[in-house]
Formats: sequence, C-alpha cells, structure tokens
Amino acid sequence: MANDGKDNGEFSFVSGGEAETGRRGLPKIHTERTAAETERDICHDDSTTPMRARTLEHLHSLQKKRSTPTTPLTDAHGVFSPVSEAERQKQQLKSISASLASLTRETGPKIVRGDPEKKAEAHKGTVLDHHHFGEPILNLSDSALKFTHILYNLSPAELYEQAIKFEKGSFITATGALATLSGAKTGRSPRDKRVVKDETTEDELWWGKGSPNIEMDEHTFLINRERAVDYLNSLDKVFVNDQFLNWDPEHRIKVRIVSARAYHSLFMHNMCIRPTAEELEDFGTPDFTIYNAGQFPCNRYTHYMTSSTSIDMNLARKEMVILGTQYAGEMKKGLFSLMHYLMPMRQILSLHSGCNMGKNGDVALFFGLSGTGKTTLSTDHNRYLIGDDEHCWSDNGVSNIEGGCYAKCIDLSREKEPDIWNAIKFGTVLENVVFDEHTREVDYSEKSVTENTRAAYPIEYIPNAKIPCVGPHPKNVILLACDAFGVLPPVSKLSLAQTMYHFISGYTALVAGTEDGVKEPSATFSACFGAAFIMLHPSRYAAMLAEKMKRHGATGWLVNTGWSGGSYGSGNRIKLAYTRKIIDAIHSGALLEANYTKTEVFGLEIPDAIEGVPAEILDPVNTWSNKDAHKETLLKLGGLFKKNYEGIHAYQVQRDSKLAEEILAAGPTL
Ligand SMILES: Nc1ncnc2c1ncn2[C@@H]1O[C@H](COP(=O)(O)OP(=O)(O)O)[C@@H](O)[C@H]1O
Ligand SMILES: C=C(OP(=O)(O)O)C(=O)O
Ligand SMILES: [Ca+2]
Ligand SMILES: [Mn+2]
Repeated sequence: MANDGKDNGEFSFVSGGEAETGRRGLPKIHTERTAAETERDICHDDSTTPMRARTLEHLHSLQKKRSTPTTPLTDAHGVFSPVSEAERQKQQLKSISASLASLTRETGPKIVRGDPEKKAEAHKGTVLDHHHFGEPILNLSDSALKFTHILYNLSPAELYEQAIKFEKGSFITATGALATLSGAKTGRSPRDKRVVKDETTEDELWWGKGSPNIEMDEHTFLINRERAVDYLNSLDKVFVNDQFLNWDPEHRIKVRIVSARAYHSLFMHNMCIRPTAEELEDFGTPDFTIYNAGQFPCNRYTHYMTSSTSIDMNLARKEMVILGTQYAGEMKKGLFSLMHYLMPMRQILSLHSGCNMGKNGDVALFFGLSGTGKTTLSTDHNRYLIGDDEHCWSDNGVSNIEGGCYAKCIDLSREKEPDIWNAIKFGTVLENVVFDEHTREVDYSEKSVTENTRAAYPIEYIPNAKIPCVGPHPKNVILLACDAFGVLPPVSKLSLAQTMYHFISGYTALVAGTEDGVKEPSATFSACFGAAFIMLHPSRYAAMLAEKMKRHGATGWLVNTGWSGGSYGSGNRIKLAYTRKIIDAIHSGALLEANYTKTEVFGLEIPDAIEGVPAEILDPVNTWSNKDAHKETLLKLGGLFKKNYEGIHAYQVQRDSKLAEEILAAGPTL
C-alpha cells in the first residue's frame, strides 16, 4: 500500500501555521458585525430548504443513512428472545476472538468491531477484551496491548471502499466491477498444498503417488497457523466473513474466512453462500475456518516447506492456513477439497462439475478440467444455472456448494458469452485484467498480467440462475475434454463403463503457452476431473458416481471442446456455437435418437447427424487432410491413456472386480 490515506484524490489546504494567524502583516478581518450589516448581506433564496448540517463533518454524517448493520443490532425475535442483543454481540466477538487466538498466548486478542479509521464510531461499538472472559494473562506481550479491528461481513459497497482506499491496484471498471491484482501468484499453487497426516487421516485419505495430498505434521501446521494468526493480529484490521457452503439445507457447512484484504473478503462474499440477516444472527461457531495471511510468506526453514507459499489443511482442527499467496482461488478450491472429504463421509458425492437444468427439470452435469468449458457451457441462456464448478449429488438430488461463479475472462466476448459479460458489473471482482487508464474499459484480450484473468460474481448475476441452487437427479453426465490433439470426436455417447473410464482418467490436453511457433499439446490426466481437490482415492468417487448413474438412469457423454481438423497448429478449436448445438441436442434428448458408429482405437460411439452442426466434423478423421498423421496422433493419444490408466488400475478401482474389468476394457485398444 503506497497511499497514506491522503493520496486518494482528496485535496486539502495545509492547515495551521502562519497563514491562519495572519501574523505576516495582512490586516485582520473583523468578523463581528452589527445585526443591520448582517441582515443586509444575506441573500434570501427561498428556492432551497435550509441546510441542516452545522459543520462539514455533520454534513458528511448526514450523507449516510443509518441502516440495519450487516450484523443486526436489533432483536429480530422481539422482547421474548432469551438472548439479549448485547449478549449476542458479545458471543459473536468471543467466537471471533477465539478464532484468532494464538495458541501460545492461549487467549484471543482484544478485538473491536468496526473500522479503525472511524475512531469515534469504532470505540462506541462492542469491544471485547479477553480479560473480560478469559484467564488472566501471565506473559503479557506488546501484541496483547493492542486491539484488532474486525470488519465483519461487510457489504460489497463497503468492501469496494476499503479496497480502493487501501489496496493498490484496486479500481472501478467502466461497468462497475472491482478490478484487483492478486499479486505475484495469478493461479493456484498445488505443489504448495499440505494436509495434516494424523492417526485418522493416515488411513482415510489418499496419500502417495498421484495424490494431491502432500503430508505435513500437526506441529508444523501449528507453526504456520501461529505465523498466520500473528500476522493477522498485527494488522490494524482484519476482514471476517461468516458464510455457508452447500445449498442442500441438510448438509450445509458454516465457514469463517479471516483475511487481510477487502479483495479476499469480497471474493468470498461472492463465491460462498451469503447468509440472511437472521441466519447470521444464529451463526454460532463455524464448522471450518480459513486464515488467509497470503501477503505474508511461510518460513522456509519450517519443516515440509519447499517454497515461501503454503496452503495447509487440518481436518481434525477444521482449519486451513494460507501463507505466501494472495490468489483468491486458493480459498475457493481449499473449501472444495474440504467438501471432497466431508461429503463422501455422509455418502454424498462431491463433483468438480458445472450443473444446469432445463425447463422440464432435466439436469445435466458438466465435468472437466480447467478451461474445458464447465462455466461457459453451464451458463446457458435457455436453461437454469444451478452452478458452474462445485456440486454435491446426494439422495436428495444435486446441490451447488457455492453461491457464485468464477469465470475466465480471456478473450471474453459479449456476443459469444452474453450472460457472463453482463455479470461483470458492480459487486463483481475482476482479477488481473487490463483496462484503459481513463475510460476504465476492460480489454479482455490483454494477457500482460496473466492469461488467467477471472471474474467472480454472485450466482444471481446470471439472469436464469436457479435459486435455491438445487435440482433433481441428473439425466445427462457430460465429460468435457479440450483435446488439442484433435482426435477425439466432438461428441460421443458413452456406456456406463466408458463413462467411468473417462471419469477416472480425467483427460484434457491444452496448449501450454502462448509463445510463437507451434507448441506440442501436452496431455493432462487428472482423476475425477479434479485430482488436485480430491482427498480420498479416485475409486471412492468413481464407485459412487457409477452407482448413482445406474440408479437414476443417467447417460454419459464425452464432448471434445478442443481441436478439429488437425492438432493445435494445423486445426482449429471447435466453434463454441457448434459445441452449444451439440449440448442442446444432448439436453433435448434428440441425440439419443441418432445413428451411431463406433470409432477405432477409442471405441467411441459417434452420431451421424446433429442439427446445426456440419456432419463432416462429427468424425475427426474427415477433418484431417493428412490421414496418416491422424492415425499416428490417434494411436499416440490412445497410448497416453493406457499408460495413465495402468497406474490407476494397480489399485482396485472398484470393490466390484467385474465392473473394474469392464472399466479397464472400456479404454482404448491399440
Ligand atoms: N467449443 C468451445 N467450447 C467451450 N469453450 C470454448 C470453446 N471454444 C472456446 N472456448 C473458450 O474456452 C474457455 C472455457 O473455459 P471455462 O468455461 O471457464 O472452463 P472451466 O469452467 O471448465 O474451467 C472459455 O474461455 C471459452 O470461451
Ligand atoms: C477455479 C478454478 O476452476 P476452473 O479453472 O475449473 O474454473 C481453478 O481451477 O482454480
Ligand atoms: Ca474448476
Ligand atoms: Mn469454471
């Protein structure tokens, strides 16, 4: 932060000193007048009502109407409420103080609600001094003498003001979004993720080769936690968000996010489910807490640390600590990892998928790795959006985990993705985009900060969002792959075994960089289309998906949103308009009626015709001018799939070994 608070366009004269006292020889102005003089000089203007304010400060104070605070001060339950408002506020502060307790000081910090800027107001607010309820502290340190100001569940408008005033790189764009910079990290850091291995998690979680869970011990976690908490308590103020995950009321999780930046608080405000005033009153103790001290690095001398970034998950303590990265997606996906543990424990399948529903209640899931089209294709003007990225499938049906969407902005166009375009307005966080200095028009083609430019907005910014974000059991399960090799068909119908094979494989191939010259696409295999976020072995999720698809009669589809007419360099990415037509035909049921032909190598069933899509692109071989190159590339990709699957099959993929064999057989034959 380069500003000292005066540097934000506020202009003022230097006060005090000689100019005011008039000691430099200028004659003194006499202000005492006779009543007659005064009367003569006053301009009587009846056109305006008299000014109520007596001072400038008073005037400014009148500008802001007193509203119901985010945390209601009034007693919604009336006079018969068993808990007084003062008591409720005290409980809330106690809970926040407990969250911020340093484990060595064994007590929470002194906290006070409100903005340190607004001194007078803040000290009128509820103050919690640990001496009031805790044990007396024997070893008092300087940090125990200061207050930590808590900015609790601020509104987007308040967070805008905090960001613009205190966070360099925060600007309002032409459409009203808040442009921010995430700092040195503009994407997630999966190699810096750590999970505490204890007696329970040692047996329950997936560890070792291929697993995203890199171990750390409890003691090291506490070192990082203390580092984060001490950092947060050293600040003038911290943001606290109390919110929910999962729209299924039976399985709702309460999360608390403690962070140092308005950007982080607004991001989570948008991405998690926003509690109503009543729900916030009864929030109580969170089920899980994130400490985001992203501006502060971890100590590289700490055991298990391999960089200055660390994202640490402790399931037993129900806490996550973030050090050394300000990329907000870490919080979102950190909570997703948590759900990938908590939900399967309740026999609920967690899914890295988008989800939408037709007018007739037909639900589709869109699985796929980053950049394959989950957000783009689930945001469909003709259907209700349930969510773009994280869902649960329980016996009740599907439910979104989140309250917002996180769309990629690179090359975003109003024509191709109107709903996402229109969602970028006041309240939306726009990460790492480039805009015109003066007009604040965003240039979505600009990659100078990063290619991973993003918009995070509340789901209700999409006009046909389905609120509450829940739906019946899925009818179609669409697996998205962006195949930069250009050999997978634009669409194929899958058997259940094939669906499982491709779900477990989790393939996509993107083109790594944007440097000049043709770059070889590189294949990525990520189990369950989200290996970075799963906590249990992939077979656990796959078994649940197979069981649910079978029970509810869902059809599996593989859709290539990548290349056609050759690999990256010679072919082109399939037009989004064609992919949308393909998806339409899946939703409507029309595609089930097509005639199918089996492809060689992958054994995929491809339709002969789809309305609005040129028939010749449906079989990739037709689009390649060099047939030998096509065959060679097809075999190469088939080989990569086989090699990847060998590693997975070594584990028993299914308890049902017959299904395991069927799944293995559903892969490519070379
Ligand atoms: N045929 C296509 N299908 C889907 N997306 C496409 C297609 N062609 C280009 N795109 C672009 O690819 C990107 C897909 O990203 P996104 O929907 O955010 O993926 P995810 O949510 O799975 O990470 C978007 O920027 C979209 O505009
Ligand atoms: C938010 C993310 O999801 P996606 O790229 O799939 O939209 C992410 O992977 O960080
Ligand atoms: Ca994702
Ligand atoms: Mn997405």
